Amino acid sequence: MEHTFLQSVTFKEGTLYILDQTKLPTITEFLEITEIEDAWDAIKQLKVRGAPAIGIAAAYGLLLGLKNAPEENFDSFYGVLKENLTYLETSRPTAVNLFWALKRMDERAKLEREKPVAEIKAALEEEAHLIRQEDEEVCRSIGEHALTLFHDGMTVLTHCNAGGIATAKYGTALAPIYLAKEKGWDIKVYADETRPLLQGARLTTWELMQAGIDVTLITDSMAAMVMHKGLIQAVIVGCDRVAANGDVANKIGTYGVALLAKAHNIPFYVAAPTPTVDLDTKTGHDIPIEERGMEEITEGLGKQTAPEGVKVFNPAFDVTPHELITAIITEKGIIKGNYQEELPKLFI
Ligand SMILES: CSC[C@@H](O)[C@@H](O)C(=O)COP(=O)(O)O
Repeated sequence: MEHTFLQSVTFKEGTLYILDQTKLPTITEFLEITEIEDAWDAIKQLKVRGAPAIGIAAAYGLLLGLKNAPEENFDSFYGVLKENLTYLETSRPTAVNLFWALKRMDERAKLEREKPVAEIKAALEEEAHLIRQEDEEVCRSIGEHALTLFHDGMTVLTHCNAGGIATAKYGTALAPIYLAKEKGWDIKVYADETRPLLQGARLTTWELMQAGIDVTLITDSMAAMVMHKGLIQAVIVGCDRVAANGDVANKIGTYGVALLAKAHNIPFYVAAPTPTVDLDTKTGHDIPIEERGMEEITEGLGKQTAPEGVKVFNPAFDVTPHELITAIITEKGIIKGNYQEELPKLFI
């Protein structure tokens, strides 16, 4: 039986509803957002997070910025659209889905340019809903492909949260776990807590427990030990951007997990919808890595855990080189190595 997923990002009658992921796991609260600035803030503050969900929220956020846009002619309307689009692009730099979704909205506006502005606005709302709807289908398809690499009774490790709430539905890395459950398979999950913002501890465990999936929480520093003990048969993670050579940016700590998997001869899989694949970014070195405030590390657990004035480095993502990736699982199929040649075929 299919699990009932909470929808983390929806839009109805001019209001953007966002499940506030900063309040989980203790409070399940939906924000009702009607202004583009609040949509920007929700993305920046990780109230909505996870690459696909960020893209969806940005597309809906753009609609909010257009509600009072001039309707006399296309050019003045389009000027406001461009301003809002550029503004939303500044919310977070790493997940390419944000830029992809906004580009898609931009292209739809240009396509409809001969129509009255009221109709263009309606078309843009349709486009944002399409982005959301397609993500649901894409995630299910990633899950189906990933499941061919899994078997009943196995235990997998994941990092961060690439689950249902990070997407329209199912998640990317967690999609096969949900589909396995539908099939009646027994797949166990170890979830890294994922310092500093604890997406694994707060979100992945919460999601999987709600679906009745066997999940065990570990701190990031325990991953080596559980692998060494032979408890893990595969690692699967999501990602924020795949470069043309197959290097992948994902939540800080992912690179370390990939190195550990290699050392223990455990396959390391990356689940990536094609909107996360960015052929314009040549290698991992070219992926912009977000740096966040030092308080996430010094006071992240609600109390001061480091001396006042300490120097802090807080990159939110790292890059896993393609050599460490056993396969990239997309909605169009599984790519095993030779990424430079295989990734462009996704777009044919
Ligand atoms: C399907 S979500 C994939 C990635 O976006 C996810 O693994 C991740 O790193 C999220 O980081 P976050 O900073 O929580 O937005």
